[in-house]
Amino acid sequence: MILDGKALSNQLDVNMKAEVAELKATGLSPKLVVIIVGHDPASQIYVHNKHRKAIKLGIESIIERREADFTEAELLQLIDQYNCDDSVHGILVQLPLPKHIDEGKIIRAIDVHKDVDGFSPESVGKLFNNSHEHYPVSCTPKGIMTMLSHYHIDPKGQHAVIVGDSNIVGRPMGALLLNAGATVTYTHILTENLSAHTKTADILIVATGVAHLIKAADIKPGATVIDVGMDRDENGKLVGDVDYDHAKDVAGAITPVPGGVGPMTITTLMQQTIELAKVADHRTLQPVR
Ligand SMILES: Nc1nc(=O)c2c([nH]1)NC[C@@H]1CN(c3ccc(C(=O)N[C@@H](CCC(=O)O)C(=O)O)cc3)C=[N+]21
Repeated sequence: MILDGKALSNQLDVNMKAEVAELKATGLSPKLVVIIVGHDPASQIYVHNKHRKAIKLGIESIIERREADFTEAELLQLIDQYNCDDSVHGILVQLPLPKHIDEGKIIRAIDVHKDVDGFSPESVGKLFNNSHEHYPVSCTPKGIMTMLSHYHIDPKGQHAVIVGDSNIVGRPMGALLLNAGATVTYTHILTENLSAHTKTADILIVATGVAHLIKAADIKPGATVIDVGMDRDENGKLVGDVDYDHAKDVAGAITPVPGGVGPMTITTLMQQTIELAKVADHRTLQPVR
């Protein structure tokens, strides 16, 4: 079975578009600001895709592009401007940032109520505590959970193996799967005998940035394989971290690249923008004591 993230994303758009129209009729217009520093070509594509999707759904979208020499102080000031702007509900600073900027400092500068990526220590803490409050979660792993649920793949009691320990994907992915009742193994760059671990996975999540790291022989027959990779092969073609052409014959379910996880990331970003707009609206409606 192919897990078609593109089709699912387009399907979820229908409801989101209607919801945005309803909110606008009540005077609430969800608005997202994406800040991108520098000219990383991959980041340009992602940011363009986000903008296109927002426009399609009727979500207001502002892209703030800055040169690679934009300073940390200038970026903090730009974030503060949008923190103070009540018409803005979500702020996303595209990662990675140039080396001279401290990512942790930037993430902590974003108002937690506008942290649409769920990268703030507060939101990450809620995720790891399995809090029942509403809070944003990193869009890629959250989108993967939506996809699993849509395809009736229930992680409860399953062995989920994560390859890659990034803050954006691997770590929050493990937390979400744990919260859903999976037994979770984290593997990473220092893991010895990686294949021995991946072969025991009922659900295998691969997010390393190494093209075709995972081969058919590394996969348990019938497993669900989720490929978060966005790599270029020697011909410049977009490929994943999984050798899809051979892996698809072993896996029970697998995501393609492109058209798998990527579109779900963007759809989740839109869902969370709408959610933050609704929460902000409730907050302003609270009677002042
Ligand atoms: N603050 C922040 N939040 C992020 O969510 C974030 C980020 N920084 N930095 C980079 C990663 C990566 N990411 C993707 C978004 C869309 C596609 C996407 O649209 N993929 C398409 C095609 C892409 C192509 O054609 O190159 C697909 O898979 O079908 C991929 C990857 C968001 N990220």
